[in-house]
Amino acid sequence: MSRARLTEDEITTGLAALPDWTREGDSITRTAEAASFPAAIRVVDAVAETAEQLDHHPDIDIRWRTLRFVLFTHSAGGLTSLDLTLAARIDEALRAES
Ligand SMILES: C[C@H](O)[C@H](O)[C@H]1CNC2=NC(N)=NC(=O)C2=N1
Repeated sequence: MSRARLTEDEITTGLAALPDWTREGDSITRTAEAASFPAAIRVVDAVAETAEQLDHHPDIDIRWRTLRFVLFTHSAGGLTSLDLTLAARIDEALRAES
């Protein structure tokens, strides 16, 4: 999967398929509430597995059962297709716990 920075058009198209994600400068973010703290940690655990598989890692803020994910490709200095792929996988992990 490419670590080349996406163009503005590619970001707009990619985000159209990820309605729960918000562009924040050179990153995309999603905040979500799990049913409980253990459920939130299970989501984080599933996301950790995915991140290792993809060799692409999110910033994660955990506050009780509220999770905030920030995706960005450090090596590219912006958004790449890996961020969109990881966002879709995080959506799946959240859906599995909802
Ligand atoms: C060596 C390894 O491929 C890199 O350090 C990976 C690991 N995970 C990463 N995650 C993110 N979000 N950005 C990166 O540039 C990145 N680089």
